[in-house]
Amino acid sequence: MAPAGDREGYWGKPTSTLDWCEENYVVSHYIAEFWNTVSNLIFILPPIYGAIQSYRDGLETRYIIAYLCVAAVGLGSWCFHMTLKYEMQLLDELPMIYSCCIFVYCLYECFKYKKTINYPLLFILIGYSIGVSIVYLNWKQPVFHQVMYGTLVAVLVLRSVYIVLWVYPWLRGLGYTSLTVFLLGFFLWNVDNIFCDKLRGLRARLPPLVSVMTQFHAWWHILTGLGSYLHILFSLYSRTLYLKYRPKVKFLFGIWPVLLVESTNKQESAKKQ
Ligand SMILES: CCCCCCCC/C=C\CCCCCCCC(=O)N[C@@H](CO)[C@H](O)/C=C/CCCCCCCCCCCCC
Ligand SMILES: [Ca+2]
Ligand SMILES: [Zn+2]
Repeated sequence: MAPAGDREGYWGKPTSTLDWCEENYVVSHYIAEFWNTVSNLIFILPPIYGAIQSYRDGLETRYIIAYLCVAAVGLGSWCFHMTLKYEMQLLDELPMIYSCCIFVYCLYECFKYKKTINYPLLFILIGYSIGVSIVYLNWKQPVFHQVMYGTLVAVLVLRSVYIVLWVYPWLRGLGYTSLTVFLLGFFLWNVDNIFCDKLRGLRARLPPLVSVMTQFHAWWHILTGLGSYLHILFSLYSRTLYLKYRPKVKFLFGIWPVLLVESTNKQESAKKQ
């Protein structure tokens, strides 16, 4: 029987191996976990903007792919939380591994000459992605996926700390903000899982607008979406600084950070003159 608070809806019974704390089909008959679904917009819109901007600035393809992979996680996660179907869960969880591998490649290769490819690292990361996918398709244990994803995040954290301690100390603000926001999201992800019964009880007693604030899986999306975006900015800043593109962080509408670089096209034509 479904836990108290859940309803039945358009997509039928959940087949996913995980069903998060948000009560199913309460806000809409067509969306299983409404807040967990719409909060994915942060994984979709800013990275698409980032990919377009990076393309216009002539930045390296690996960063455009990194942005687009985060957008793919967001789309997969949207489908998963909307339907709670196992196939959609895979569209959410496997791209998390792939995008993190691309982040690792970008951050570990940011002090290399342009147009160089590190084949050994590439093979390790592709092997890791394929290995995790094969094991996870056969062994449907969410903890396995969480550990494999957490390992990649730890590898990123180590490299970020190295960069802000030893290479670009003035990037501390951006590096540590991205890390803190991400870890705060992880903390709330745990709160949502551990105190689910209490949170559900509390939500039943709170006015609707306040109870939405206790959807901590949705907060995890918002904070990891922001943390991942800031992490790409950090990685891109390190890279473009190394390539002497004079990066600058600007705030769109005074709040949303974006990276501006001296266009590579402009640099090419300056060189020719
Ligand atoms: C230095 C800053 C690091 C920032 C790293 C950013 C890496 C971003 C990579 C990919 C973007 C995806 C972001 C997460 C999407 C979440 C979608 C989601 O909610 N998926 C769930 C289903 O809806 C899925 O089942 C959730 C899995 C959660 C796994 C939690 C593991 C967290 C591990 C954190 C470990 C921190 C280690 C710190 C070590 C110092
Ligand atoms: Ca649920
Ligand atoms: Zn989620």
